[in-house]
Amino acid sequence: MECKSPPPCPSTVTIRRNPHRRARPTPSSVIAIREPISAQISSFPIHDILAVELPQNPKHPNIVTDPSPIIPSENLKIFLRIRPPTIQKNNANGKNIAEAKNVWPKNSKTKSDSRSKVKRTSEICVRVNEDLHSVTVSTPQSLQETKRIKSEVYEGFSRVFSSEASQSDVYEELVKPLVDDFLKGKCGMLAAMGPSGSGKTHTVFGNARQPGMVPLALSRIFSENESSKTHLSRVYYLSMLEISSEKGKAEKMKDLLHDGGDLYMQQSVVKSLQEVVVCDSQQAESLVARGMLKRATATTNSNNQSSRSQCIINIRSAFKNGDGEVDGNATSTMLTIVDLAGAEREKKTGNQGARLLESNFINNTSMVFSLCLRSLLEHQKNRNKPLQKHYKNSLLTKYMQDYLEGKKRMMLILTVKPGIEDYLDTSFLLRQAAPFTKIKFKSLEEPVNSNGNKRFNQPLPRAEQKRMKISHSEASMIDEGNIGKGLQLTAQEVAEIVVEKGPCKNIEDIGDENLTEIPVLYDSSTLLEIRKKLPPSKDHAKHKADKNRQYQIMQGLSKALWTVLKQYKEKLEGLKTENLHLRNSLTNEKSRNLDLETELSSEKMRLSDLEKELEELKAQCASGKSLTDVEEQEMRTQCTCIEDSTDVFPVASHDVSSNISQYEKSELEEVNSEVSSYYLKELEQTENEENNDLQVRDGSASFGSSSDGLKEHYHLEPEGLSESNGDDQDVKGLKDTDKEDMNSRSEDLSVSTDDYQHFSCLEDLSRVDSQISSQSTSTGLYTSHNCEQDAAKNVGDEKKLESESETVSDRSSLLISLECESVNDSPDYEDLIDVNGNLTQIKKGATDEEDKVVSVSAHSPNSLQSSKSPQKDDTCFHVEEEQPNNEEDKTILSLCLPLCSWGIVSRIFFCSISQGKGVTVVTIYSFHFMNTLSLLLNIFMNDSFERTARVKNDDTLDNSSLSPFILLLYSQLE
Ligand SMILES: Nc1ncnc2c1ncn2[C@@H]1O[C@H](COP(=O)(O)OP(=O)(O)OP(=O)(O)O)[C@@H](O)[C@H]1O
Repeated sequence: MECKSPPPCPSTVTIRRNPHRRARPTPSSVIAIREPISAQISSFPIHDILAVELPQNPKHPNIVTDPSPIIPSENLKIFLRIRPPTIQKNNANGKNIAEAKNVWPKNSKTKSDSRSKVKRTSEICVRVNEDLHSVTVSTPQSLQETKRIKSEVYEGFSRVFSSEASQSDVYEELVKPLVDDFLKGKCGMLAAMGPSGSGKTHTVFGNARQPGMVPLALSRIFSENESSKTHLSRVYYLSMLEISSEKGKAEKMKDLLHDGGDLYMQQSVVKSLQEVVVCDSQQAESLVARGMLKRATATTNSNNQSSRSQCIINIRSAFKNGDGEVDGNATSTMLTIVDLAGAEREKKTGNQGARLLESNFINNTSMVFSLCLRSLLEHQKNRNKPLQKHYKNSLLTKYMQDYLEGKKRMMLILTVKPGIEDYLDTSFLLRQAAPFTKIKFKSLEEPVNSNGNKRFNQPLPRAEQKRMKISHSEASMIDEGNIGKGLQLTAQEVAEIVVEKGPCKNIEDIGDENLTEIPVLYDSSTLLEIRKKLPPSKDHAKHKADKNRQYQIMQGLSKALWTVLKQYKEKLEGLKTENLHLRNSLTNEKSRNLDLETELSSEKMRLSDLEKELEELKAQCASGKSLTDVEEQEMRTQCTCIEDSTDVFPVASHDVSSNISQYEKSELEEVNSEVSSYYLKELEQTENEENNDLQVRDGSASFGSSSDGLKEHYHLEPEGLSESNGDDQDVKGLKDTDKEDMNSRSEDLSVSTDDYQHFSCLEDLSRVDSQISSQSTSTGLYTSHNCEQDAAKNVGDEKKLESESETVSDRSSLLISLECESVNDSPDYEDLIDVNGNLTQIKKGATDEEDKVVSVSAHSPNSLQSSKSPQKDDTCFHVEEEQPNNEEDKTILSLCLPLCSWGIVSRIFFCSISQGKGVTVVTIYSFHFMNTLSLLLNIFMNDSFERTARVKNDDTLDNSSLSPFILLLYSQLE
């Protein structure tokens, strides 16, 4: 065998991969014996080791049994075969044509150019070292700067076959020992792996001129069988299947020797796979050839007939006698040869569509295969590391579970292409597979009667048919060397990949963000499942604790808010109920207010009527007419009506009216009787005088003048008298005193009547005013000012209205207005306004000393100086006479009159009459009264009014200047 060593290159850096290690001596003597053997396995041809004479099984002479109970361990044998850089093919003329495969893009000139062939030959990157167990891979010039290395040495291989090695060389070195073991009852498997077009299929199957390992093994098996015929001959079964991708989405298993349905696997056992009993090598080879025709192949840029599936060939041997198979599968032995599909680089192959999907599937299977071996290696290096079950990720590895877990012996043959353009594929494969040479199989010697065929003819559960997702991105990642991604890996596998490639040093440190770094073909649900399977990371646990704390806080907050909202809701309901009650009460108050307004309007009408009647009565009093019986009767009727209507003061008004009525009756009867008697007397006297003498005419004339003056002064002329005294001489007999007495009595009667009416009006006003004041806050519609204006409108005199609006302010306004009116209307007085703006009326033509001066002033200047109506109870009115008060007044009468409203004393009138020298002062105080405290407050706040009248004692009271009420008091004084 020709081995070419690489040319010396001083500038290159050579890295030795998998350097030889000396086996460490163990204290155990037993182990010490076996250690050298196992350590030398990789150094010596396997057939040398297996050629050791072993005692035969006495029961089954063809079954080799190990006499020693100690089973020697054995390293995984890995062989390396370098494909020739050029392939000689026969053309149609039978001439050999050198074809440079795996050159992409293909250049037709290079095929025929011998110079380029020489050049290509020199541009190889893999060279076999002299020890035949290692190779040196030279880094292409273009990649040296990137890789920073110029060559790498991969060693530890059982044997490295150069490109000149023939199929027989490989068989003798590799398969023959395996076949011999098979014939001795040992199961074994050979798997060929390598990049596409590297010669796997060529090595396994070969061609007619260069038969591969399968035909050579079959030939060897059947030739041996012929030579060792015994009574218990062997029976060989042949089965052939392929595992391919179904449209790039799932894996499927297909029986290549029978045209049936797809196979399926259950518990790592292929079900429905049919075996063909083969009797000789030709039959077996024919079957294999037919199966190869059914195998999925395609033309790619790397290979004209590239295998697109994993092909598995099983040769099972069983002992039989003349009746049939002995012990069934119990004594069968299995030899398995696997032709793996070659890994492909997408950038190189340029696969698209279905080819790309197939390429992804192939690459995935190769990577799972590598993961299984790597996990086994790490597990054997460190027993603390668990053996990962990567085999579940593909049907091929699942089928090869026992081999990938080190339970059965397995050998690998790696095929590489030596070209410099294949550097990446070659270096990747060697870097990946070279460490596997340290894998040891400690259970190599399985019992011969083990069920080597137990994997066959068993159904495959559909649950096991995991679909392998292959995508374009996955293939890209494979091209970038991202092994393990995009596969249906377990959580632990993913975690290992993350630890290996990511920043996390431990699996416990893996967070969700690390999982998102491997999104290839893993959707969120899958990642979530992986997350659940992974141990909780520190950050994740902290995050979870924070979330739980936030959740508890939010829960407490929501409970508190709920309680507060509940309380507010209850309060709101209570307020709604209260609001409803208030609305109902408001409605009732409105209706009541409406009634009161109606009543107020009626009262105002009545007040207007009363004012008119009062005016009429006043006019009658002023004209001096005596009351006739009819008028008396009308007045009584009115009083009765007023009495009836003034239900506000039922007790007081009734008493007063009854008293006045009785008083009027008695007085009227008395006056009438006196007038009648006096008239009769006078008539008799006059008749007597006329009859006697007419000489006393002068005296009667003076009497007449006196009578005229009386009439002129009092404006009183009883109709009875005037009618009866149609002649002036008839009334001369009346004495002035009698006349005055009569007039005064008549006036008293009229005044009493007026006063009664005033009092009644006062009461009405008080009642109305009190009602208004009590309702003003709720209605605000009526005020005393409105009431006064309405009263003034009814009078119809603007001048009077102004005067009244200025002077009348409260329930006694009517009285005061009468005084002012009488003063204003009197032609004998003229208005004077002093410096303080007080209105003063002075009798015309009178001197200050002689004449009575009646001044009208107010304590509050707003009452009179402004044209506005005075406020209620804001006016302090004085009717006083400008007389020097040199002497102290002497109170001769104090009268307290309570004014009741609704049975409650609301106002107190306090009348004081004091008499000094020459002056009589009548003062009326008015107080609001609710209780003693309010009375004191009224006094303190000056919320009261007083009226004072000062009259000379020697003067006769003027009806037109003083109010009838004062006259009444004055009459009481008299
Ligand atoms: N050692 C060899 N000697 C001569 N020819 C070889 C050798 N190895 C491979 N070939 C040829 O190279 C070509 C590709 O080989 P082969 O098909 O076996 O590759 P492969 O690894 O199986 O590719 P794929 O994985 O795509 O199936 C074939 O024509 C084969 O005859």
